[in-house]
Amino acid sequence: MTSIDVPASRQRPSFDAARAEAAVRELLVAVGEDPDRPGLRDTPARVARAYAETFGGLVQDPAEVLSTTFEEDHDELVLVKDIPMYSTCEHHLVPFHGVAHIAYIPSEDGRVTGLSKLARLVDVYARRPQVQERMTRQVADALHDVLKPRGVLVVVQAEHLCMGMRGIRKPGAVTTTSAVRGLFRDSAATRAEAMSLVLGR
Ligand SMILES: Nc1nc2c(ncn2[C@@H]2O[C@H](COP(=O)(O)OP(=O)(O)OP(=O)(O)O)[C@@H](O)[C@H]2O)c(=O)[nH]1
Ligand SMILES: [Zn+2]
Repeated sequence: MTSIDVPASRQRPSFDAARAEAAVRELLVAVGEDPDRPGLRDTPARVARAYAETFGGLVQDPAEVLSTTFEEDHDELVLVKDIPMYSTCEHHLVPFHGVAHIAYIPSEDGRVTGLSKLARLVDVYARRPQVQERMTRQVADALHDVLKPRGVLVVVQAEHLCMGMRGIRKPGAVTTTSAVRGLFRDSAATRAEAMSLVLGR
């Protein structure tokens, strides 16, 4: 059994812009605003378009993103660091953002995927209502299941605006999450070596 999500496009219809627009209008009324005043008149449609982008990962298939691979005969570490990511905390629907780092050791056949595909994979999962821990695991599981690498390590470092702009109000606090699969999970030495490359400046 694969731990990759069933492609969202097979689970639910595509983004419902009219419904999103109506909901934003309703929210504006709920907070005491007049959605018909000139400054807000186009806001529901604008927010609906922005949401289609912000939550676009719900209708994307992570396996498709990783379908470009190359015969490279490379059986050692590949590491892409500091991939900028913007996601949305599913508890408060405000952003959390930071960087993702992805390391993997290709499968025995030495096939690698395109470097940009790793960043695209982060976007597929970031563009959903998320919690950081789940997003981190999902990226690792997708890589593990599709590329069948010998090892995968994913680290995400992010600041949650729900902890900064409201609530506990601790801007600048950074949360680090990691997910390791295969060799990186089995060997403490391999994991420590990769982790020092990931977190070292
Ligand atoms: N583990 C985890 N927690 C998160 C993430 N994003 C937001 N949270 C937390 O989700 C929790 C929601 O707590 P609740 O008590 O239900 O909501 P709340 O009353 O708005 O909580 P406060 O943020 O403390 O004001 C908060 O502690 C958030 O900091 C995440 O990605 N991972
Ligand atoms: Zn939150």
